[in-house]
Amino acid sequence: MTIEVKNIVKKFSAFAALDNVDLKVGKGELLALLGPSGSGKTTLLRIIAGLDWPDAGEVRIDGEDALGHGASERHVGFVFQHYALFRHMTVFENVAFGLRVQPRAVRKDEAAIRARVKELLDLVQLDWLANRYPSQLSGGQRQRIALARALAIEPRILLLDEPFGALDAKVRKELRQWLRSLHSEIHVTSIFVTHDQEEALEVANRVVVMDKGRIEQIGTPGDVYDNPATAFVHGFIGESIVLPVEVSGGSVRLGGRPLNIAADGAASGASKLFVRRHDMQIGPAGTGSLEGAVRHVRSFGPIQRAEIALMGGEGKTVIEIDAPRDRELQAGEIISLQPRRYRIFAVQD
Ligand SMILES: Nc1ncnc2c1ncn2[C@@H]1O[C@H](COP(=O)(O)OP(=O)(O)OP(=O)(O)O)[C@@H](O)[C@H]1O
Repeated sequence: MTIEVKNIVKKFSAFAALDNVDLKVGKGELLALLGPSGSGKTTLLRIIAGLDWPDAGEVRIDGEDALGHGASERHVGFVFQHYALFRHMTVFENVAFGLRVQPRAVRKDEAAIRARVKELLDLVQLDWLANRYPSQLSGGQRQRIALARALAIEPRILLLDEPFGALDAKVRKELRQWLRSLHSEIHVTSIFVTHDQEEALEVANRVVVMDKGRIEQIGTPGDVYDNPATAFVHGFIGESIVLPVEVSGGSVRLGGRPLNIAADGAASGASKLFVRRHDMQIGPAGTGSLEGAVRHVRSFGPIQRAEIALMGGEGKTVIEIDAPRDRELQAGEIISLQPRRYRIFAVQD
């Protein structure tokens, strides 16, 4: 199924939670809605689900108007952050629930329901838990059962709202890989909401970055990481060093001192220079655009993370860089820094 969202506006009193949102989701995609708290992700998901209605705009599922239909008629499966399993039912009965309450005309007979539940429990690899109650499961197992339950009714679309949000970091990581391989098996058009960039980049085939009720960028994980369209996206995805610079006539200055980098078409005026921590090349003092004193170094695995106090005009600026460990940095050492890859964005008023 395809999903098309056109010019959606949703206001709560005067506040626009969604401000003219346009989005197309292709058949079988696994799309992430990524953004900080309050950016409008859940509101957009609820509107697609038919749990809430916009003030203006259209939602089309497979080309057909969806706004005239409620959630049950849209054949959508949901999984939320907080486990919504029925506590008094076994895992088996939880998964069977949606099948048992279907209208008589389409309801399967008992043997077919049992076969379908078994198939779903196999799919989420938890058939051995069929007779347990939700209180006897781990958080990760509950979310997998919640997913099996959502899939029982063969939804046209699967919507997941922070499905792993309440789980610890290790389990989250395992479930990400699990969700990706499950999706490649079932191919249901799916949208999941997350505020965790790593999760979005690792799981989704496309990422929609939202801020303040607007879409800032839509792209593959590679696109949004390597070619962020806005300062917000650069700052939100990956870890960036951000320095206030002045662009004039193609040259870039930091605190009055010229940096040996091209303005790359940036307009003249107050701007911000964004450099990823690992894209700051280090060298001996006097060889790069910037100079700084190493204040603190922590080494882990293949990298060393160093805190550097920049020297010159912006005397008090401290940045953190990630450097390979081919040359160990020492606290107190003066080094030079040169951005290898960078982006310049004008400061918005
Ligand atoms: N029922 C409501 N009444 C008033 N304001 C609301 C309502 N629902 C959401 N909002 C506001 O709309 C904005 C977007 O909320 P939404 O839940 O969509 O954000 P989100 O990106 O999903 O955030 P989070 O990651 O914290 O869940 C927020 O500022 C929120 O306070």
